[in-house]
Amino acid sequence: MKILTAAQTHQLDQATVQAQGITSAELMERAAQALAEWFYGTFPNETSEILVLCGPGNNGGDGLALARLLHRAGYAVRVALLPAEKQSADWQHNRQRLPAAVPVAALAAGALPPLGPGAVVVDALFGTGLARPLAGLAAAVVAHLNAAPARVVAVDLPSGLLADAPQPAPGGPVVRAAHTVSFGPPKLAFLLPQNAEFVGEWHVEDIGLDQNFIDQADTPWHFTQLADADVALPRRGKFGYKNTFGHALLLAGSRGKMGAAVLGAGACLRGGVGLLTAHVPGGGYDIFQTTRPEAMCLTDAQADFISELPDLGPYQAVGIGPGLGQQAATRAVLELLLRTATVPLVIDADALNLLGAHRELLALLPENTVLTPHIGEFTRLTEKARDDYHRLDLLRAFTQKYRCVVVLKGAYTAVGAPDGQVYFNSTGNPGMGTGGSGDVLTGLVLALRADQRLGPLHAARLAVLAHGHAGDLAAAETGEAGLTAGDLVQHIGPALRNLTV
Ligand SMILES: NC(=O)C1=CN([C@@H]2O[C@H](COP(=O)(O)OP(=O)(O)OC[C@H]3O[C@@H](n4cnc5c(N)ncnc54)[C@H](OP(=O)(O)O)[C@@H]3O)[C@@H](O)[C@H]2O)[C@@H](O)CC1
Ligand SMILES: Nc1ncnc2c1ncn2[C@@H]1O[C@H](COP(=O)(O)OP(=O)(O)O)[C@@H](O)[C@H]1O
Ligand SMILES: [K+]
Repeated sequence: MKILTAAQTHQLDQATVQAQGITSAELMERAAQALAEWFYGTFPNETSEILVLCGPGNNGGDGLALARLLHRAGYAVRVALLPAEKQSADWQHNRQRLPAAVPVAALAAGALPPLGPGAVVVDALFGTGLARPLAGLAAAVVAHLNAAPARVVAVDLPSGLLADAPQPAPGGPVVRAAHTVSFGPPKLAFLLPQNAEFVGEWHVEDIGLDQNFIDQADTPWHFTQLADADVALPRRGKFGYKNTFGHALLLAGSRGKMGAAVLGAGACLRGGVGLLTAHVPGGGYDIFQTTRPEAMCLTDAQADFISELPDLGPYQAVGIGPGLGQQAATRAVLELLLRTATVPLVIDADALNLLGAHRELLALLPENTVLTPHIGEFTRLTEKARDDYHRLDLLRAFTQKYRCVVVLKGAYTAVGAPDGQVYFNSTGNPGMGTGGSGDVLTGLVLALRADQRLGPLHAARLAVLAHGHAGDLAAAETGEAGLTAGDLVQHIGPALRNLTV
């Protein structure tokens, strides 16, 4: 699914009105209907009065239409209007349609409506039309709302936040919503950690916007979902055998971190690899062979870390990093791998840290290498980002410069492609914030890179989607707090089964 800019969202509005031969007021009515349905489901028995705060544009128009629908459905509703010189045409249309029984007042400085504990407030002040930082009365209303113990539902966007760029004035007033209910594709703002305190839980409602416009829209941002056909795992042919699914080599582990090698190998095996060989420190042999009997094992001359690169001849893909440590000899192994490998590479964890500490190695990265940094590792490879938007710029610049795929891990993991496109992931949960989750992802990416049927971007996006889905399946059994990385490994099979076409 594409993620559109604020400008494209406005064009989408107009394209929908034209293509479907409806009025913009009819489109607003659809939006209000969708909001109302969501509201009925979320607050089914609410008896306290609902306060709807309306700005002067179409976001306020949505609020006025919602107030009418909620009133008709039997809710107690009150409307407060932000004074402005002019209002949009659809705002005026819905102001006229508001039943006289709904109390309406103008917001005024020094006389803002009292908001008691548990009050439900709808924020329909500003949406995608926000043109400048909030000031004056609008800023005072937002501060009043944020200071109250109210449950806030933001319409389309929390007022004060932009859909696709950092706040106009950093630290300026923005509504802190418990829920944000939006229309059409999700907004970029919803996917970034810096906005989480404002957006709360977000929901997108389908209001029948013009799919043709969305298909044509030029945007670098995408949202990957379970049903997306372009990331599915192809079914295995009847005559497929282990070479079809590839032979992978995993270089992982050091003394005290053999678990990373075991977890990565487990994920690679559950990810469907044909054959797996792990190269581990000599002292890790018993641990590895005992826990992963399905894999073959090569041992390093060093007992505690990796100092040798095996012959790469037999392998279709090589992964390096989980639990590796950062010994000088290990850095030399990484350099030799980058210089000699002719098959797909997957680079994670300490192998990324070694790249960050020896930036000259970046020039050796083979095209289509998949790197899987979390934010800290990505910062070591690039620079400290000013904010989450700047980090996305750094991501796109990096993948385009090195022609590689970067899996920037987080709650909405962003997979950056060599052409500058970015695919945010939809699956996963905070239970996955547990040691070893990343090692599992590395093993899964490695399995899918060894699979001769998938390209690098497909493999990376599918691995991230399946990894998060495995996390969701596991958390349904263990709860988020009880989730361990080993549980992720156990659920990769069912996750991939659900993603197979
Ligand atoms: N796209 C869709 O799919 C659909 C979209 N819909 C809805 O339309 C919404 C977008 O509506 P919109 O374009 O009228 O903009 P909106 O957010 O109401 O603000 C504009 C008004 O605010 C004013 N203003 C701006 N900044 C200000 C400031 N800092 N301080 C003070 N004033 C400020 C600005 O005035 P001006 O800048 O001209 O002075 C203007 O009056 C969208 O979010 C969604 O809710 C649905 O109805 C249908 C489906
Ligand atoms: N809140 C969250 N929602 C979804 N996924 C998450 C969340 N927190 C962490 N994850 C996922 O868990 C993994 C953690 O990886 P990483 O930080 O490398 O862990 P480790 O180094 O312990 O293996 C990443 O794939 C990340 O996307
Ligand atoms: K709003």
